[in-house]
Amino acid sequence: MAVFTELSRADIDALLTDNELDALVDYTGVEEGTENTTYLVDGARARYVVSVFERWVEPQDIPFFVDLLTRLSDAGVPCPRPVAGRDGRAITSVAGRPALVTSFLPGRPVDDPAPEACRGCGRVLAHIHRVTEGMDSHRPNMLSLTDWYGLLDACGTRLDTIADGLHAELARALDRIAAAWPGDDLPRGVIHGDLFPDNLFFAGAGAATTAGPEADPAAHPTADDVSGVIDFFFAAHEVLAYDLAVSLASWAFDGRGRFEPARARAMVAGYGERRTLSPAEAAGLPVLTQGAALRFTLTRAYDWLNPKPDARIRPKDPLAMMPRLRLFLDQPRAIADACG
Ligand SMILES: Nc1ncnc2c1ncn2[C@@H]1O[C@H](COP(=O)(O)OP(=O)(O)OP(=O)(O)O)[C@@H](O)[C@H]1O
Ligand SMILES: N[C@@H](CCO)C(=O)O
Repeated sequence: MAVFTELSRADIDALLTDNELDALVDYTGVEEGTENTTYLVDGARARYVVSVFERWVEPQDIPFFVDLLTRLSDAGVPCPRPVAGRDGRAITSVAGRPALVTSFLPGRPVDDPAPEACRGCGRVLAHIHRVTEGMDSHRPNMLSLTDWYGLLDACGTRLDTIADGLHAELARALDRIAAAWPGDDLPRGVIHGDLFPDNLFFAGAGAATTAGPEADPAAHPTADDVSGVIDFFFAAHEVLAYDLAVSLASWAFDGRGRFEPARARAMVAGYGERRTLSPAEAAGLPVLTQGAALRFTLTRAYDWLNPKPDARIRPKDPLAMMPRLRLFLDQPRAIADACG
């Protein structure tokens, strides 16, 4: 369970009543997630999501998230809307901890996203990039290429306890990626930074896990069925095309981890429906996807080697992205062809 900070019934009750929001009916700690503590809270009038920030997010970042989510919601991006307290401002602490209270979004993620779902993901990313153009609030990316060196050093040769030779392989990959990084030449803006399949909801999705895909066409939602995009807590200023690379690295593979060019093509096409990818951005995607696969391998390995005591959490497999990293490094044409 992703519960690092336990909130009591009295804490949640105080949150709702002190802010004259609602009457508490029930609340529960959420299983999914690895970074923050998440509680779902049922009030008599509405359902709320309480995110208590644990790491990677500093309290001074919270106004950025409030501005971002408000701006996106106002522009029709189906993202969590910050909930205001009694003073009319977004609620940014719960039980004395830095936190955010937001609206609950309907829908479910898809486990094995077909090209249509990938198209929906690309579209949402481009929508976010367009809507945040010119946004005043700024947040530097704490997990940019230069920070990957720090993560590699912090993990050190303990990486070899995860897999033989992992440290040397990641160090080689990082040097190669850094030498080819196209970052300085590409448009920058606000990225989501973590748009994996578990962070995009589709209306009607999820039926596949209970009834089988044949039984319910809603198990294969279309791009129009996107009902929610969550988990903006890695959002920051970065190269925009890197955001697409993160989603390509996490969506364009089948259930057995095989690269699916049709998914990659659909995602890039969906992106193009809302924002034109420049030739330089398209040309940069092969290296950006290498970087994305490396970034998530490093953060997962760091979390694996530095578990938080007492947390109810399922850590993510640090090796799951390695075959993807190797594929992106060995066959850069795989991504280039998807953009062509
Ligand atoms: N606004 C929302 N509406 C509905 N469910 C939500 C919402 N926000 C979070 N959740 C639920 O809580 C879970 C954890 O939330 P979130 O992804 O923000 O946590 P996290 O620890 O930052 O996760 P990650 O490991 O993906 O970074 C989600 O997978 C989802 O099931
Ligand atoms: N989406 C991330 C977890 C949050 O950063 C991962 O799968 O490693």
